[in-house]
Amino acid sequence: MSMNKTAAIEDKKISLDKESHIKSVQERIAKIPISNYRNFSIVAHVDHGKSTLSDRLLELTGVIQPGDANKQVLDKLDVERERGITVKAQTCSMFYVDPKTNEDYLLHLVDTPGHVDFRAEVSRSYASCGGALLLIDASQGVQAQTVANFYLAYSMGLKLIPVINKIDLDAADIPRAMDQVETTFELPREDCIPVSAKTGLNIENIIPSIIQNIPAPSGDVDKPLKALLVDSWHDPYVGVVMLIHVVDGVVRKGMKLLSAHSEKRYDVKEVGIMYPDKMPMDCVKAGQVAYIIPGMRNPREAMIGDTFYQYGKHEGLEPLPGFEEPKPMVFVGAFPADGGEFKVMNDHMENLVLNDRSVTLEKETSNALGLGWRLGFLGSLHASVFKERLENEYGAKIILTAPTVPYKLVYKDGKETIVTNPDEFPGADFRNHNIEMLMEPYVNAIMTIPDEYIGTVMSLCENNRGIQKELEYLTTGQVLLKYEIPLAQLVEDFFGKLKGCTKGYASLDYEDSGYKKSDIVKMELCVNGEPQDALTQVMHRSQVLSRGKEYVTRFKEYLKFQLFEVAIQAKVNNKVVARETIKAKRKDVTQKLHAADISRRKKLLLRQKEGKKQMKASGKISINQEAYQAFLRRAD
Ligand SMILES: Nc1nc2c(ncn2[C@@H]2O[C@H](COP(=O)(O)OP(=O)(O)OP(=O)(O)O)[C@@H](O)[C@H]2O)c(=O)[nH]1
Repeated sequence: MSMNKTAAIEDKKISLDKESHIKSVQERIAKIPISNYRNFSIVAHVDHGKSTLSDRLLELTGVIQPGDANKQVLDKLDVERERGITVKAQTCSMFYVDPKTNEDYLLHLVDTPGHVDFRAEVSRSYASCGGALLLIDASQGVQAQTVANFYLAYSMGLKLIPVINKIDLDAADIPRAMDQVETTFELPREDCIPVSAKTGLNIENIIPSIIQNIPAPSGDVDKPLKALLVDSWHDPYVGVVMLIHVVDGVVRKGMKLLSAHSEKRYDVKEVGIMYPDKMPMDCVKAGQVAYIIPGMRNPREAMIGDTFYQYGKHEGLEPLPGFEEPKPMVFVGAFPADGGEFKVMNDHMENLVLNDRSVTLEKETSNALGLGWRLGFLGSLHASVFKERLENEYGAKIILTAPTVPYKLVYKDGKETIVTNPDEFPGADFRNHNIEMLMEPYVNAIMTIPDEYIGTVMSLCENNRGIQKELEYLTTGQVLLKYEIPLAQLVEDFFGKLKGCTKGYASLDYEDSGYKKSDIVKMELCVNGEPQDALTQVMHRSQVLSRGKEYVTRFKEYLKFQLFEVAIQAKVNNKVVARETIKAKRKDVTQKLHAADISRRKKLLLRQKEGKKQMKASGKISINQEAYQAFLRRAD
């Protein structure tokens, strides 16, 4: 037999094996009643072992084989891997036969993004679950993110099972972690399951506890379809994939769906379970967490929290609760260093954003930097992950402005507007605007720190205009601090400073706490009287003098060589608050050359001319793009 024929027979065998495998999975699911479904997530602080534990559970239930190649199948995105954080939610189905009763169970692990920037997404994942494992690193104990995610899960009525991880470590302190579970979360210490996700120790005790303690979903297969959109992603082969929780009814291949939010219609091109990758099924039904390929062109139409009905059977149905429009809270301006590259970069930028529905993108024009974009992010972590991605991809080719937050202007007639670009904030013309009040967004920052740093952290918070809300001793040595802090302060690397002043021991999480009245002003950086719009910042009045001084001094550093005298001024409402001057200086590139060396002299002069061409005219003087770049890099 020829090699080709053998390969073809082999291929056919594999596809038949695959088909019969799918069929057996389908038959197995059909026999499991909804009362034997369990949907759960894992609530944890970053690095406490969520991905490792997920892998162990998938191994235990035979979804993946033990071995390094399969490690952390749930953390799929590269950036996530690099930064060791989970940004995108992924999920997986598992089967489990209870050894005591021989009953078969269908479990859905719904992975959630760990960070509160994605709170709306996290809350939709929780909404599809009856409970969660509350995972705590035995060597670190309860941390800020454990607390913040616990509150969210608890407020949504999830049944929580405390799991103490990393008990194999010498530094593990199981009794301390149990004390914290009891005092901070008011959960009985007897419920704690001590495990090592790394070695697999005691992992077998987790699923029996899930079955016993987490309630089954309460949907009804016979009711008209209602499905909650939990997550979505773009697959290069099949387009948009939506992860849904079927609350009531059934989803079949070929069905017509209707979005409650947009009223758009879609055809179910494929439906199935994540096991651990997509496995197509004839149908999925109430209680299941499954995927759908809806033939959706624009990934942005998949809005987390949206409800899908069966088209034609949707009359009189109410959408599921909890839908929230994604609300960008941190904005960054991006400009090509070479204006000529805008067109090429624009296509690329639009593609990047298309695949990340939580980023908003608008075109923007700056006097100083030309055509560019204004990007909106859900929070500061989200912004910094994306900024890093852009910097890795474009390097010196892109100039990113300092991150800013949305400010609210309340007018005397009661109208309100949100300003997301500092340059559009009212400045010297403030009085003409009929403004009643200015407001800025605040967050509740939750921090956990060793108690020896209380004083340092409290002064850090106060220097960042924070208002203390709570101070609680978690156990000996660990303190939970809550401060209300302006989001603008948080995006200025507050976390970095917090880590810095606690030798890396602090952890931080935060939640939105709305807009508050604030005495904020716009500060412009002017070069020979010309405002550099891309460097304009909005800030609290108390920061004007120190910031103004710092800005002009730093900008001067980057503008060292100038052919004219240059005045660098920081202005607030047309009043100069700080000033630096650069004396005129001619750089003679030929001075070191011998007079007779004519060709070399010409070459140098030509090079100088080209250098000048690269500079961008701003007012009467030339500012090299690198000056902006260097200034803005350090401003982060
Ligand atoms: N010694 C020990 N190390 C563990 C255990 N579980 C996880 N780790 C290690 O802890 C680190 C973080 O584990 P991950 O599973 O990536 O943590 P995670 O919570 O998923 O992190 P994010 O995805 O960033 O939220 C890794 O280096 C793991 O190998 C454990 O039981 N014992």
